[in-house]
Amino acid sequence: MTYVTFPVAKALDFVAIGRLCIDLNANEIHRPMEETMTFTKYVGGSPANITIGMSRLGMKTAFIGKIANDQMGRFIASYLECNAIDTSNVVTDRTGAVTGLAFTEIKSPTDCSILMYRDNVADLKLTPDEVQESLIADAKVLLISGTALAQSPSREAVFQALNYAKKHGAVIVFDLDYRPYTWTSPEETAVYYNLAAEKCDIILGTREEFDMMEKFEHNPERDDHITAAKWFDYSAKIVIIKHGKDGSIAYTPDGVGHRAKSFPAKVVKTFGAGDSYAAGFIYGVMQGWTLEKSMEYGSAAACIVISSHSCSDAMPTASQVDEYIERCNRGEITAS
Ligand SMILES: Nc1ncnc2c1ncn2[C@@H]1O[C@H](COP(=O)(O)OP(=O)(O)OP(=O)(O)O)[C@@H](O)[C@H]1O
Ligand SMILES: O=C(O)C[C@@H](O)[C@H](O)C(=O)CO
Repeated sequence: MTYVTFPVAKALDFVAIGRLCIDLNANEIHRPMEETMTFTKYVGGSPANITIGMSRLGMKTAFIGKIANDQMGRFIASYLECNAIDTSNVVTDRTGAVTGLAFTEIKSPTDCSILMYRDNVADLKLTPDEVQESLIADAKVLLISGTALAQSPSREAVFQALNYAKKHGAVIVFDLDYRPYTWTSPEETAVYYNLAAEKCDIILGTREEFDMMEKFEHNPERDDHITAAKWFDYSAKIVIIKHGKDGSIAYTPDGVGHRAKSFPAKVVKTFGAGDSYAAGFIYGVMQGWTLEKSMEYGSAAACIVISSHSCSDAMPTASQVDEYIERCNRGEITAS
């Protein structure tokens, strides 16, 4: 059964809009940040990570965003280009804004956190007139990510991108990607998340992220069916609710909850799971696979990333995902 039909004859498979940042991942793991002395620098930001994932899987990709006019901004642009991502709509800020930094703390495979430095960041300065309509017109999929809705003018830039995607028939994916810093109140967050979600074909988020969106709803049992059903009255065809290592469920307008098996992983850190899962899942549905197979692919891609030190740099190729699934099926990989 096909739930989403992707446009054909478009030059680009996938375009994402939103944040481009730097991850500084602790080298000395299994200790608190206070005792961490060195970090390794990677490109970060959830939509950037997903785009890198899509590109590694062989898709033609582009990014719409804003980088600081500094060494970090140039590092990001060059990393995207090395990963075959079209950066023609990656704009350089001219106001003195800085690159967002995410310092990661890896205390244990289950206890990880991120310390964000995001004052005056370039990615939130993207303006609606900087979003190129032609790029979105050329794309099969537009992915938006919630953090870009946190402030103006980036918020308006995302809504403008949504208008272009609707006009040109791109499938719109919303990764909720809720990060509390940068938002001023839970009410503001819920209002803008809901306004954006109404326009989207595929919505992906964790149970906690959907809880945040339901600030004005009545769902005391936090029932996934109730959460998903609301969106089928708007544009949604697939709503995925993720439950960490317990896996994920994809709901469809016919009332079915599709589940896929998850895989074992030797977990180094938890973050990055959602981004690699999104890349693997979107890649799968774009191949015309069933939701179950696409989710399985996303789960395996997630396992590869959480077993690695980075998020972006660890995004797997298709042959790495295939090999991971085969090794799991042969019982060669067990959970940590
Ligand atoms: N410990 C784990 N072992 C195996 N698979 C996992 C584990 N954690 C996550 N996954 C896989 O990754 C998917 C997405 O994970 P999760 O629900 O943690 O997303 P997320 O909270 O968006 O991730 P992130 O921490 O990157 O924000 C899960 O549905 C599951 O398939
Ligand atoms: O999304 C961020 O700003 C930080 C990420 O790059 C980080 O690697 C992560 O949390 C992935 O989900």
